Amino acid sequence: MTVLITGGAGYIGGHAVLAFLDRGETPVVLDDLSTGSRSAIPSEVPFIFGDVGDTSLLLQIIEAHKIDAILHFAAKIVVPESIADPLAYYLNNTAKTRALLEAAVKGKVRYFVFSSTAAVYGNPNRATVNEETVPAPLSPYGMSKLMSEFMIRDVSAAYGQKHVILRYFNVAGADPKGRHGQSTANATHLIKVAIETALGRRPFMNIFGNDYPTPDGTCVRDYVHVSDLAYAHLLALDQLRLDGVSRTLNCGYGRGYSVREVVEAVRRVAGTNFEVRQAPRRPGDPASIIASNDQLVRLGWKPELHDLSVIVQHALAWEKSCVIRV
Ligand SMILES: O=c1ccn([C@@H]2O[C@H](COP(=O)(O)OP(=O)(O)O[C@H]3O[C@H](CO)[C@@H](O)[C@H](O)[C@H]3O)[C@@H](O)[C@H]2O)c(=O)[nH]1
Repeated sequence: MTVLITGGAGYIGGHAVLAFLDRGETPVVLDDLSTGSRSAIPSEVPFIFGDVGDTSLLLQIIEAHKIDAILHFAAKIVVPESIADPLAYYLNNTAKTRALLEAAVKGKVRYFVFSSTAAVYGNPNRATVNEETVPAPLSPYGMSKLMSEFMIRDVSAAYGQKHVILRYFNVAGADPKGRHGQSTANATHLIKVAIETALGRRPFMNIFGNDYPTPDGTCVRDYVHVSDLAYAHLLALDQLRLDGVSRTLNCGYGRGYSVREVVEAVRRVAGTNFEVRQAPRRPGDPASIIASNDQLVRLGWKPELHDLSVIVQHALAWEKSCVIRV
């Protein structure tokens, strides 16, 4: 049984690679290195440079490595970018997932684990969302992932493949042992941007919107540590292999922090008071989105890194180490 990880040179996929290695399994990685880095992949891991939309390449990989499960991380993930360039998102996240599914079906891959997102829920009018909450994406990014979810369910129903769809909330942090973290190029995510500002790599940062219907007027998100998330994939795949039941699972901690609270946490952990400017709302941002994670917890998920200070500490340590690497 070998696992193929698409996007394994990237941020979340790279942490999944480490999670497998840490329990003595060696996955195979496929990545086009468009955002990921070759150096992120440990040398013992077989690496194939290529495109997830290349069905014939995928078939060769499936056969050569006897792949029984695909974990599909490779995707574009920036909400505002998806609004500016939706076709890139429907190609990369939707059309290429279809091509990958075709290869998986032809290659008789039994299990498919998909990186979906809380962005499928849009702007839910409730404190927390569970997996039955009706999806209503606000952005092409969320829609591109939701369309893939529909394809995956249809493929399972028609061809007998089994799947897990993991809907990630806001992923942040870095490997506690310092082996991997978020890449430095063109960061847009809040914790990453705040840390770069704290380290003086940006002169200031913006808070997008202060008139949302939230306690302090800034957006609320459920920040989940990337290593806890990586572990959720192993758990979900183990369960899938055990009982063959396809599932859709929220992956968040069930508690939210506002943008201001995150900025304060970064100031506290970094010990510096960087400049923050108020900016207009960013298109596509829901006011508040927090997971109900009962289903994942029932499967046995025991997150250990849920403290926001720990998430920031690990992200900060990674960011500092990146300068040493350059
Ligand atoms: O410099 C910044 C960056 C972000 N924000 C705000 O911080 C919040 C979080 O933004 P960000 O970190 O960019 O994440 P989201 O746009 O919420 O989306 C993330 O969270 C989704 C799940 O909800 C994931 O699936 C996506 O991949 C990921 O981009 C939002 O209110 C942003 O407006 C700022 O105020 N200033």
